[in-house]
Amino acid sequence: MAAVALTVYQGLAGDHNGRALVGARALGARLEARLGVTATVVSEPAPVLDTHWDVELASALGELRLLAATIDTALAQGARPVSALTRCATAMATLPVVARHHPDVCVVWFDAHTDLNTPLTTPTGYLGGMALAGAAGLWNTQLGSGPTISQVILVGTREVDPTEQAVIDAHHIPIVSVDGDVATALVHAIAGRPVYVHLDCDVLDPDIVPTDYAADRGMTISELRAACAAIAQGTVVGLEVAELEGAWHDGGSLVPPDPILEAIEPLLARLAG
Ligand SMILES: NC(=[NH2+])NCCC[C@H](N)C(=O)O
Repeated sequence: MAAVALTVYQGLAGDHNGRALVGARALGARLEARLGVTATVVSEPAPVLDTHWDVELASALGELRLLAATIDTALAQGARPVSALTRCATAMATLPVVARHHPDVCVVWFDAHTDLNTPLTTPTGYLGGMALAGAAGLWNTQLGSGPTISQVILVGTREVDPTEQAVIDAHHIPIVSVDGDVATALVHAIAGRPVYVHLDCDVLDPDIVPTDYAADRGMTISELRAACAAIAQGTVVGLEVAELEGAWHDGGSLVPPDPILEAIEPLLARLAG
């Protein structure tokens, strides 16, 4: 059994377009080479729906359950999961499984957004915007819940809906701003707990890799790499990358995922070691 279990997700998860399916495949191929393992590919591409969260979730539920089962098997075998996912909504499947195997886990959520909306508060109907709230049990995704909100650290957050700000305030969720000393703030907030990393690529400046949402004033690759290196000083139980699109527009040429590989290398070295 390899130390690392690599998963590539190819099912739907509230996608607006098909480009994250391409991005996850490209990243998965590079991770296979880097880690020297063969990826388990979950599901296969289908035309995107690009519709309201409830229709998206009903349609993706079976595929998301397969993803959860794949991560569950990896963790049960003592492996550390590394996953090339598509959309943030996939975290509704992965996080509860990780929290079940690692009840004391701390989830470091790199994302320009907090994804703390619920069916009652979503301003857009976008499933991904409800992902972290669902995993944390603020609404019932039918995929189980975990970790609790007190186990979450937000990093690089800069587009927050008023409804999400209320959740942050009510639960005192720590936010590590990219303006300060990220490494020190992260290590302080993690406080010795084992870490599972969720990386939404829109935490980066929008011109680095293609993502569905573009939020200005993001992290650079070296800032993200430094944050990953700080996390890698402690115990790391797994890593997932989402919202990496494979092209700048439909029909565009493949954009290599090299900047992401460079940023997450400290975590890969730690997970594979
Ligand atoms: N992970 C993301 N890209 N999330 C975008 C969420 C945008 C907005 N807050 C919403 O609820 O729809």
